[in-house]
Amino acid sequence: MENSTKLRGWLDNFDLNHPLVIAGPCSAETEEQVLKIAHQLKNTDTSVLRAGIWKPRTRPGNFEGVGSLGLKWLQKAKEETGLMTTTEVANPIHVDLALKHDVDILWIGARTTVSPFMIQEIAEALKGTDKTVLVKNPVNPDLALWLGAVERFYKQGIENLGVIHRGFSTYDSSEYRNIPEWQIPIDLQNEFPDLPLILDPSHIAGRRDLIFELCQTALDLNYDGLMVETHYDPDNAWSDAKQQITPETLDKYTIDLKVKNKVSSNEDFNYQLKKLRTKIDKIDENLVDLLVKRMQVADDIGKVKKEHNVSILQPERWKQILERMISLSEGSGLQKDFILNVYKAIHQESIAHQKNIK
Ligand SMILES: C=C(O[C@@H]1C=C(C(=O)O)C=C[C@H]1O)C(=O)O
Repeated sequence: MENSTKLRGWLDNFDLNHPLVIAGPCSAETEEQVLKIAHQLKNTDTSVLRAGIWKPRTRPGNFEGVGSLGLKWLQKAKEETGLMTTTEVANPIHVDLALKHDVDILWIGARTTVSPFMIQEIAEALKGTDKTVLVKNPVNPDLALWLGAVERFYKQGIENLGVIHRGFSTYDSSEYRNIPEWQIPIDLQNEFPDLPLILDPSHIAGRRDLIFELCQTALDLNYDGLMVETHYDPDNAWSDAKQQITPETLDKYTIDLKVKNKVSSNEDFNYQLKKLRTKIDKIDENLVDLLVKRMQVADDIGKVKKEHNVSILQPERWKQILERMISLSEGSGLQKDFILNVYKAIHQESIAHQKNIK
C-alpha cells in the first residue's frame, strides 16, 4: 500500500473546518438512550454517531452489548438527526448485519486488529462495498501489525480508510488505562501522511478528567479527528462509566480546544522559525560529533578489556554513570525518564561497539 490522497477522500467529503468528531455512547443500551444522545449531539461539532453493539469485554459476565437490535436504533437515530453512524465489527456476521442496517463507517477493535485471520475474513466480507473502515491500533505497540490490518482492507479494494489511536495495553501501573506511546502514531504519519488519524481519548484515559488534555495533544500532533465516548448519564452507563463524558461537556471541549495549523504564511514567524532551526541544526551536529567521540573512547576501552580478558558489561560503572547523569540533570527541566532512555541507548551502542573489536 502506498500513501495516496485517495485515502482521505471520505474525510475531505465532510468538508469540515474543524477536526472530525465521532461521538456517542460506549454501548447502545436502549432505543431511548441512543436517540436521546444522538439528538444531544446533533447541534455540536459531531458528524458521526458511534455506539457499540457487540462489546468485546476483557472477562465474561459483563454487559456484552444488545446485539443486532441496536442497529435498528442507530438507523433511526440517523433518520432523525442526519448524523452518520459507526459501530465496531469483529466478524463477517457483524459486517453483514451492519451493511443491512446501512451503518456508514465500520471500525475494527484493538483486539481484532491483532489477528490477521480475523482481519482477512472481515476484509473479504467487505469486498466490493464503498464503506469507510477505521482500524484501531492493536493492543500491543506494533506499528507493522496495525498497518498490516489496514493493508488487508486496501487489498480488498477498500480505499476509504483511516486509523484510530486508542492506546496500548501495559502491565505496568500508569495514569492511563492504555498508554498512548505517541511515537507510534507519529511514525505512522511519517509513512502515511494522508491516512486519516483519529484519537480515541476515552480508551487511552479510562477516566474522564484526562480527556481534554489528550484531545489537545492530538490536535498539536496534526490528528484529523476525535472519537469520544459520550452519555447523558455517564456514571450510570452500562459499560466504561468512568471514561464517558456528557454531550454538553464534549461541546464545551470542542470550543475550548485549539486547532493548530500545520504551517503559517506569517513572514515574521517563518523568519524566527528558520533562525531557531539553524540553531537546532548546529546543536544536532555537535551531538553527533560528541557521540562519535564517546564511541571512539568506548572502542579503546573495548581493546584494553579484550587484551586483559575482562567482560564488556560493567554493572557498577554503568550504575554510577546513570546516577551521575540523573543528578547532573536535576533541576535542568529534563525528565528523568528521558535521561534514562538516552543513556540506555548510548550504553547499548557502546556495548555493540566493544563487541565488534577484532
Ligand atoms: C565503556 C565501558 O563499557 C560498558 C559501557 C559503558 C559506557 O559506555 O559508559 C559503561 C560500562 C560498561 O557496561 C566501561 O567499562 O567503562
